[in-house]
Amino acid sequence: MRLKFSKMHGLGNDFMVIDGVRQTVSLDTDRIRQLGNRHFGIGFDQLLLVESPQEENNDFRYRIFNNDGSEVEQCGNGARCFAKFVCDQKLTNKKAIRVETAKGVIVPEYLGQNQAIVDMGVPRFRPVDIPFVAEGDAITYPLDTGGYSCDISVVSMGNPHAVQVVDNVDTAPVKELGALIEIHHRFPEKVNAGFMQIVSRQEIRLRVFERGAGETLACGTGACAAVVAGIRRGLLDSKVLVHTRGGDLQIEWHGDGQPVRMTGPAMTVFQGEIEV
Ligand SMILES: N[C@H](CCC[C@H](N)C(=O)O)C(=O)O
Repeated sequence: MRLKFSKMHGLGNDFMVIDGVRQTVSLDTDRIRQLGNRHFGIGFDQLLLVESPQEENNDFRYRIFNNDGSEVEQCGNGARCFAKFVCDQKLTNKKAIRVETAKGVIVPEYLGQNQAIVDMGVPRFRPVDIPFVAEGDAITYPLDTGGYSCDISVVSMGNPHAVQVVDNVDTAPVKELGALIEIHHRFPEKVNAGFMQIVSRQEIRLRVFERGAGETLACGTGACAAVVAGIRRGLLDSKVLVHTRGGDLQIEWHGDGQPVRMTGPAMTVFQGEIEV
């Protein structure tokens, strides 16, 4: 069968976005991996599948798959692209859209001109929220792996993040150390590994080695987790400009119990059809 899709990105974190409302979609893990392959398929960091909601007071459900085929809980750049997609595809006439994810409902708002804003939920730090073998909800934990010793902050944005502070993101061993942290035994469901350079109390540089995708040009939930970790460490104020390799995100967090607000771009590159 032929499947229509949009190729989109948020700061270079790229997605295949599929309308599963007006199309019948059935993709297994192997097919998702094939579609995600940048040589034999379309190529993407994540696949976003838009579906009808399970609860009638919501507008949509959307499922998120890394390019290794793993289904995950949350995607920040994806949430902004989702909002633009359903507006552009005339799947809704709303601007603030209630969408079910694997870890609860979020309400991204498409602002027009390829910009969107979304409260990415309340960050959580306890082992019950993050499959991380640890006691309590400490600000940092020592982690030794592959000859490296680092102090990580563990933050759940629905999906798990291990964030550390580095002197310079350009010289940090992101690919080597990120790959080791991603599969570290203390994260039985793996983890996204963030590397944050503090520029000032209102500005950071960030690189993220993503679970199930490798290093991406930007990671929305990773930016949220890094700012939360920096604020908890007393290094950042509540509004932070996050420089990723793909561009900038505005992140805002006002403390425990409050959601993390993210503002940034969402772009459509092309629309296509593919035989699946
Ligand atoms: N790799 C992530 C999912 C995608 C998150 C990222 N692309 C974002 O923008 O938040 C995970 O396995 O939890």
